[in-house]
This record gives sequence, structure tokens and C-alpha cells, in this order.
Amino acid sequence: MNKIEHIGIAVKDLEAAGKTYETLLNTECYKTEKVKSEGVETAFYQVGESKIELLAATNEDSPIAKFLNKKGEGIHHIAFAVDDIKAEMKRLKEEGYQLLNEKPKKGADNKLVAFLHPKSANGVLVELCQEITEEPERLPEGDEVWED
Ligand SMILES: CC[C@@H](C(=O)O)C(=O)SCCNC(=O)CCNC(=O)[C@H](O)C(C)(C)COP(=O)(O)OP(=O)(O)OC[C@H]1O[C@@H](n2cnc3c(N)ncnc32)[C@H](O)[C@@H]1OP(=O)(O)O
Ligand SMILES: [Co+2]
Repeated sequence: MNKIEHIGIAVKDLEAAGKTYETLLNTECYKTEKVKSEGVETAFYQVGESKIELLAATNEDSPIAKFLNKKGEGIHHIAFAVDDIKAEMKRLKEEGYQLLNEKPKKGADNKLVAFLHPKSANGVLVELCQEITEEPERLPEGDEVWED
């Protein structure tokens, strides 16, 4: 793992939370993006070499809606940057960690992502992120998984 890529924070109201974090971090949101497959709308803030990802639910089946209903607003996941997500998923599976997806999928902010169950990491939902570097015409659309 290279660094903490982002910390995901579940929020009820993206606009209101955005104002709070803009003032707190003294920086503007550099990107908002909806990810249909996850049922989320995101807003990103750069903090040094890492980011804060605010996440609001876009439907009731979203993992963020479930989290908000159960626990309320707060830290939802920690995302680590990796160079080779498939190799890292294989390594972690062999070490006994429970992967929540079998193949990398398209996340926000130009990343391939995969999740580990919180029970595998002492109650913390872990996301692995790999920067997508291929040409844009080869990128999968929407909620497609990533295939070679
Ligand atoms: C925008 C795209 C992407 C990016 O590019 O950055 C994202 O960040 S998307 C973020 C949203 N997507 C996800 O979270 C996908 C992965 N999550 C899941 O698959 C599920 O949310 C889950 C983690 C498997 C939980 O789902 P489920 O089992 O249906 O929910 P429960 O409420 O029954 O929870 C079971 C168990 O797990 C605990 N839990 C749930 N969420 C979290 C969490 N975020 N952090 C820590 N613990 C969590 C929950 O409390 C339950 O525990 P027990 O009550 O002790 O059983
Ligand atoms: Co995330």
C-alpha cells in the first residue's frame, strides 16, 4: 500500500457538509461525481497527498443510506492507494481477508476500487484504489466491472 488515498465520510446533506469541510480544510472542493453503481454522490477535497471524500446516498439501497440509518454521519471507510489492485486483492484473499467484490470496479475520481469487509480489518471498511492510466476510450462506463 502506498499511502492513504482518501478517507470516506458519510454525510446526510452533501452541500451543507461541503461548506463545513471547505472552511475546515480551507480548500475548495475539486470535484463532485455521482457513482450510480454505489448509489452515491461524492465531493473531493485535497489534503496534502491524501483526500477527503464526502459521500451522500442517492437511493435507499446505497451502502451510505444503510450506514447513515444505522450509525449516523461519520467516517465510513479508509482507502489505500495501490499500484496493482488485482495483485493486492489476490494477496489479501490468500491471507484470509474477506473481499467484498471479486473483480475491481470503477469508482470515483478515475480509480479502480475494491473493498474489504470491516470484519476483516477490526471494524474498518477498507477500500483499495488504483489510478486508471489507460486511454479514455478503453475505460468502462458506469457500473461495469473492469476487465483486461
Ligand atoms: C464512490 C465510489 C467509491 C470510491 O471511489 O471511493 C466509494 O467510496 S463507494 C462507498 C460506498 N460503497 C461501499 O461501501 C461498498 C462496500 N460496502 C459494502 O459492501 C457494505 O456496505 C458492507 C460493508 C458489506 C455492509 O453491508 P451490509 O452487511 O448490508 O450492512 P450491515 O449494516 O448489515 O452491516 C454488517 C456489519 O458491518 C458493519 N458495517 C457496515 N458498514 C460499515 C462501515 N462502513 N464501517 C464499519 N462497519 C460497518 C455493520 O455495523 C454490521 O456490523 P454488526 O452490527 O457488528 O454485524
Ligand atoms: Co471511497
